[in-house]
Amino acid sequence: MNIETTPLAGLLILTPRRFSDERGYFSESWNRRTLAGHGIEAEFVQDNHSMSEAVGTIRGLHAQTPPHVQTKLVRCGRGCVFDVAVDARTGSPTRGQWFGVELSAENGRQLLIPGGFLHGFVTRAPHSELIYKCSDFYAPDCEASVRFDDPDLAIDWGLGNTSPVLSAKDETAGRFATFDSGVPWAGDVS
Ligand SMILES: Cc1cn([C@H]2C[C@H](O)[C@@H](COP(=O)(O)OP(=O)(O)O[C@H]3O[C@@H](C)C(=O)[C@@H](O)[C@H]3O)O2)c(=O)[nH]c1=O
Repeated sequence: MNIETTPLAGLLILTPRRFSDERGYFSESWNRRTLAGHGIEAEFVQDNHSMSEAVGTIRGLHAQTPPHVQTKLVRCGRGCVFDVAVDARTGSPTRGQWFGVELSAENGRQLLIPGGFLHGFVTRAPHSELIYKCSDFYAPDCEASVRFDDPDLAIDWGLGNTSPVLSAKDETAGRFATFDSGVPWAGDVS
């Protein structure tokens, strides 16, 4: 397991080891003991799986607020996405900053997104599938979304002038400036 830090404390890129042979490869995509050995103690309770047909589909930016904040461990099982996390922790020195990384079936990378971050992604291949573990259950009353194109965040989704495919909910999402994640900054944990 290779673990890389990012400029946003607590946001980590994990790359599990792959054992390749003539058949293909084998990989432990999640192992609680291995992660605990690296100080990652999230207790996951739900796995999600989405498929987006078109290239240029954006899902996000989403988070759940207290008492159902979610840590997410995100990977791409098919195709390729550019995955983005925005620090929305109250009092964080990097609040409002975003970080993005390409996750693909080929590169096997995973993004560990702590509670208090917004999450979203854009697909870079057709029929891309995102698979992710969550540390709390789906709680519609605690769902929050922020515009993917909020000028205060200025996320470069790599779309150029192409309009993304969005859900109706994401079309009408609010601004980052008025979003309260309800998660306080807990100090430099990386
Ligand atoms: C997120 C979620 C949705 N649903 C249902 C509600 C709805 O009818 C349908 C589609 O939901 P959405 O449009 O919210 O799906 P989607 O836009 O893919 O939402 C996801 O986006 C990414 C970026 C995340 O980080 C996730 O936490 C989640 O918010 O699935 C569940 O049953 N359980 C869940 O955990």
